[in-house]
Amino acid sequence: MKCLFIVIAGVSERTLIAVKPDGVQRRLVGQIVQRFEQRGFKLVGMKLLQAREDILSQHYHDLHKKPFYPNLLRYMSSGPVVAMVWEGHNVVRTSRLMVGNTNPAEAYPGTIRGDYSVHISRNVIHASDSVEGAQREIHLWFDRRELVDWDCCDHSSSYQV
Ligand SMILES: Nc1ncnc2c1ncn2[C@@H]1O[C@H](COP(=O)(O)OP(=O)(O)OP(=O)(O)O)[C@@H](O)[C@H]1O
Ligand SMILES: Cc1cn([C@H]2C[C@H](O)[C@@H](COP(=O)(O)OP(=O)(O)O)O2)c(=O)[nH]c1=O
Ligand SMILES: [Mg+2]
Repeated sequence: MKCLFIVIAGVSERTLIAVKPDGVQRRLVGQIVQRFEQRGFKLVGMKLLQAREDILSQHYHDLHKKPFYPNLLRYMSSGPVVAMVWEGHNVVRTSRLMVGNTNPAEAYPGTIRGDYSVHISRNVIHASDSVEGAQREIHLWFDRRELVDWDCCDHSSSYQV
């Protein structure tokens, strides 16, 4: 059988995913990582950290006038966060679909928020919402040297047609 493998150009889109303190405390890190691996994305950065207030205030700078902002920062600093950078074709848009609606009450079953959370103030996971936002957030959370470029020979970098 003749097989043609096409390497998709521009697979290097990256996004910032963070398991929030409630997700870490509820031991959901493994299941969340598994979903991204299973989907075919490539992990290029990962760390457990207690987020500093300056990172959180920059991360959520667009929400600083919202009434829930003080509670949001308290929540995000209530325990460690697992910050990750995932890479792959359309990873920003696809990971938002995998994560589900901001409000878990509106999130479909099968999404991470739809499966693991019930309230908007404890919604388990963060995912960048645009390619530009992802670049800004990756730069904010990770030092360049913490990101690892690696090659793989599996289906995520080439597709059989
Ligand atoms: N009405 C609200 N009450 C309490 N917390 C909220 C509310 N709206 C948003 N938040 C919190 O602020 C976070 C950021 O809100 P945003 O609008 O950016 O949602 P999101 O992009 O789905 O979430 P994230 O940026 O964390 O991925 C939400 O994930 C949630 O934790
Ligand atoms: C809009 C909204 C967000 N949040 C919290 C939960 C969100 O995950 C976080 C960031 O909001 P946002 O970036 O709008 O949503 P998402 O997390 O889906 O990107 O702020 C609230 O607590 N109450 C709210 O009304
Ligand atoms: Mg957001």
